[in-house]
Amino acid sequence: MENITLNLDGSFISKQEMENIKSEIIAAHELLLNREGVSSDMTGWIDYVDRIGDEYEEIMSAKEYIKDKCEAFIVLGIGGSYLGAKAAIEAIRGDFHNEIEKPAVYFAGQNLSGSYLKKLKEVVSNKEICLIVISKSGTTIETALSFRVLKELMEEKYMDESKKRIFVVTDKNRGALKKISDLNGYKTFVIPDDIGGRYSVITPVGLLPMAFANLNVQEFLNGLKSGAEEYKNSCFDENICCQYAAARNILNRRGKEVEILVNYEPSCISIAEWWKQLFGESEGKEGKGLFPASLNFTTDLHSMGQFVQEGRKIIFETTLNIENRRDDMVVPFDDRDFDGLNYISGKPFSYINQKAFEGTFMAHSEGEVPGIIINVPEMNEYYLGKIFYFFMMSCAISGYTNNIDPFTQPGVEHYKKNMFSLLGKR
Ligand SMILES: O=P(O)(O)OC[C@H]1O[C@H](O)[C@H](O)[C@@H](O)[C@@H]1O
Repeated sequence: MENITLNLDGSFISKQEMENIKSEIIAAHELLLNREGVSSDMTGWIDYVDRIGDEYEEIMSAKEYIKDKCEAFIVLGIGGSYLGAKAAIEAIRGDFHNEIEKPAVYFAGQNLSGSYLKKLKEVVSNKEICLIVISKSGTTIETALSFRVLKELMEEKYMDESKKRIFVVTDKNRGALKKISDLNGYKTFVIPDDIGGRYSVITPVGLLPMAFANLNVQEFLNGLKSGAEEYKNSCFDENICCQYAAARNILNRRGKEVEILVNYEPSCISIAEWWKQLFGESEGKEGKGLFPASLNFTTDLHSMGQFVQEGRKIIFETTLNIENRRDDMVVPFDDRDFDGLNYISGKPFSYINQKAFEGTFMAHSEGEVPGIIINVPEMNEYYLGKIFYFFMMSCAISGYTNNIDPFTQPGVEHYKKNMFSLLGKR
C-alpha cells in the first residue's frame, strides 16, 4: 500500500547534521512513548484510537438520528475545538461542498463578531438544523456567547425538540457547558482528561462533526491506527516523525524562524490552520519556537512569493504534496489559440499544478530557502487520519527536543484576563 513519505533532499541538511541530532530525537521519542516527559498526563492521544470503545457507536447513532432531520448543522467551537473538524470536512468534501452536498456545515463560536452571527442566523433560519457545541473547558467566551444566541434560535424554532437537536462535546464532569447539558438532557460526548484541545481532533471533537458531514469515520480511525502503529518505531531512519522533528530543530538552531506549510489545493487550506495551532501553541513558549505560517500556492505566489524568494532568510518551507487528485479537469483546445496556451491543451490541471510545484521548489531552493516535502498519496479519510497523527507525534517529539512542554498554553490566558477585566467581570 502507498504511504505518506518525507523528502528532505531540498532541506540543505547534511547527513552529519542528522547524525548529530539523532540521539536527542530518539530520547524525546522515548520520553513521549514511555510517558515520562513533562505533562505526560496529556498524552492520551497516543493510543486513544485503541480505547475509543462505545464512543464510536454513539457517534454513529447520533448521525443516524440527524440524518433525515437536518439540512444543515452548525459546529460551535474555537481553536482545537473546531479547526480539525473544519480541516477534515473541507479536505474530504472539497471546494464548494456546502453548495453541492447535504447537510451543509457552518461554523460559529470561533469569533466575537455580531455581524457574523447575524448573517449565520439568516442563512440557517429557513433550514432544518442541529447544533454541535464543543468546548473542553466549557467556559470559552466565544463559544458560550454564540451558543446563547443559537440556543435561543433553536428553542424558538423547535421548542422542546430543540433538546434532541443539540449535541455537546465537553469535559466529563467540569464546566458550564456540562452543567447546561445535564440540565437540558442534551446528548453529550466526552473529551478525555488526558487529551488537550489541539490534539483532540481524533476524539468526538473531530469525529462527531465528521460523521454528521458523512465522512467515513471508520477509515479515518484506520488511518490513525496505522499512524500509531508505524510512528511508535524507535528506529530514527524508519520513523518520518522523528526525521521531520529533527529537520525542524536543525533549521531552527541554524537561525530559521518561520516554517511555512504550503499546499497547492484550496480545499486543504484549513489543514494548515489546524497545523498552525498545533505547532504554535505547542512550541511558542519561553521565547522559543518556530513561527508556523501557511501559504496557499499557486494563489499566494502572486502575493507572498516575492518575500519567500528574496526576502529575509528566516524561512523554510514544508510542502504538503497531495500526489493523486480525485477530481480533475483537462485544458481545452482552442482553434485560435488566442492566449498561446495550446501547447498544454489536453493536459490535466493536476499535471500543470505539479509542474508549478516543481518549478517553485527549484526557484525557492535557488533562493536558499530550505524545502521539506511531505507526500500524501491522496486526500481521503485514511490518509487524513494518518497525516493528523503524523503531525501530532512530530510536534510532541519536536517540543521535547526543544526542551519545552508541548502540552500547555499558559500565554493564551493573558488576553483573556485583560478582556474580562475591561468587560467588568467580577
Ligand atoms: O475547547 P475550549 O476549552 O473551548 O478551548 C478552545 C481553545 O481555546 C483556548 O484558549 C486554548 O488556547 C486552545 O488550546 C483551545 O483549543
